[in-house]
Amino acid sequence: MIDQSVAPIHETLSIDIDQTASPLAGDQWLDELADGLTEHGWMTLDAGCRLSTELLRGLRGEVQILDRTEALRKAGVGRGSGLLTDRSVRRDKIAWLQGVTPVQAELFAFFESVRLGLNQRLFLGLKRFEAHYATYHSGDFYRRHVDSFRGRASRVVSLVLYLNESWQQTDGGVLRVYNRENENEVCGTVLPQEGRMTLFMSEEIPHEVLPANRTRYSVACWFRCDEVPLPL
Ligand SMILES: O=C(O)CCC(=O)C(=O)O
Ligand SMILES: [Fe+2]
Repeated sequence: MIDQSVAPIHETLSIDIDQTASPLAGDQWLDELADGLTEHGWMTLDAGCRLSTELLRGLRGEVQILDRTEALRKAGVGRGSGLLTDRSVRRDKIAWLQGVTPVQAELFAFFESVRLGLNQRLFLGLKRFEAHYATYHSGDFYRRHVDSFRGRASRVVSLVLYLNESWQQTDGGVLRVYNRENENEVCGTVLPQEGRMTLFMSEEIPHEVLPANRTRYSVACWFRCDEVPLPL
């Protein structure tokens, strides 16, 4: 089933795993996900039956509290001592998840099932994942980038899960995905609607977040090949 919230250019990339609309039994959605990543380098789908509405609302509640209490910090580009906060590149604010609250623990169990599922199907050797909440306030964006430098093989697969109720085109803030063969060709746009997920190969797929017109919440997760966390 084609989801209307995804631009039609690569319609076949969109699968819907909401049981009522298109039942994908058991692990079939992981098969589709692995196929999408192999064929196109990216895939967007609804978390539907995998993540409950209560969980999505619980996660949104957490990031809203973090936002209100100013517990989020400006996101940077790079890591450790190389971390730069450049407001011309990205303007979101983030907080790393530790997986300790009940909703984070449930989400981490889901991420772990994705990690194992992708390893079984694509032999990616994903060893761990890291995840942060992100908030884009009105006017915030993240210019076109890739999530990992080629050859570093640290961040291998990126996953973004959106937490926004009733997001409309006019709310802006769409994720624009570019063709891995031609970084000037847009191959999809994704509305950051509650429960929607986008996964892509971190080194291959250029993408950007267009300016949001209302506050936009998400969790970004990276599946990594290295064992040891670098300093945040
Ligand atoms: O929120 C999104 O849609 C993408 C965010 C992103 O590209 C990133 O955090 O690296
Ligand atoms: Fe990114």
